[in-house]
Amino acid sequence: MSAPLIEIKDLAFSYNTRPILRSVNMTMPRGKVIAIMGGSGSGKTTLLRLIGGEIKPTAGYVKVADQVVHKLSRNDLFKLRRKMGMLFQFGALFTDLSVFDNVAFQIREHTNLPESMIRDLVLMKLHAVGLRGAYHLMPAQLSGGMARRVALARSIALDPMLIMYDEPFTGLDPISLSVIGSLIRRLTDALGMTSIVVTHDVQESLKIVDYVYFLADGVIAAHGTPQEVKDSVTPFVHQFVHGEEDGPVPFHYPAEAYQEDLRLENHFA
Ligand SMILES: Nc1ncnc2c1ncn2[C@@H]1O[C@H](COP(=O)(O)OP(=O)(O)OP(=O)(O)O)[C@@H](O)[C@H]1O
Repeated sequence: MSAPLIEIKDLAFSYNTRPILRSVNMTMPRGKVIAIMGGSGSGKTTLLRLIGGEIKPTAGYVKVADQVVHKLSRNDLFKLRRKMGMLFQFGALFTDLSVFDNVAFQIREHTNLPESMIRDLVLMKLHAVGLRGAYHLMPAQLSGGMARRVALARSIALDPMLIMYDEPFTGLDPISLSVIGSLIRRLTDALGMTSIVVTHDVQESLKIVDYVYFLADGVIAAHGTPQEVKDSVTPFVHQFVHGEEDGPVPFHYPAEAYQEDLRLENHFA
């Protein structure tokens, strides 16, 4: 079996003194689509930022392609990042550039390819997301779903080995949502990439992913294949898959006992 693309070992991270991740362990093989789920504020985006080397762990490490990310020099980190697509504000295109130039931007920035070759590459990437015919449009002329597809074409422009998507399905109508879902799956397979999808959309992601990790209380609380997740009787996983409001992931933000707050009413005055 080939070495995993990503290995995360005893990873911990705090914002100032507030621990967000306590001890996270994960393995992500090449060529797979992996979902990371968890309650709001559980540290999913923080985990993506640690994988991308934007922030450094307080303990443990993330290895990408056998390199410990936080130990890389600036130059090597920059080189590694060129092989990672990060779709954090999914759909955030340059508003004053056409669809074509948005996709070409990365290639022009990072290579010295002649314009004729850039043109072929851009059209190929746009074709892959079904938008070759929209190359001349401006971002303001696109629907939300189309804008995300252009962002996707831009992120695969340099043939990355890894793409990280933060909430790719948010705010989309059901059809655009399944278009984006199946594009993530198809591009991962066709280009031999690995995709990490942070999402709250359990039903859509279970259709397209190979493996799911659930993050809670700073650790991986559960993990499994979509089938294992669907069949799980673990209360935490059950709450997620069935969209129950309350359960191990509480509806209420931690608070003093209600009586205490009532007694302290002067504090709120
Ligand atoms: N730059 C920062 N400085 C301090 N605290 C932060 C910072 N960024 C995030 N946090 C806090 O860290 C915690 C984890 O945030 P993160 O964005 O990783 O969660 P998440 O699981 O992606 O949440 P959501 O699903 O709501 O997007 C949150 O409580 C957040 O308030």
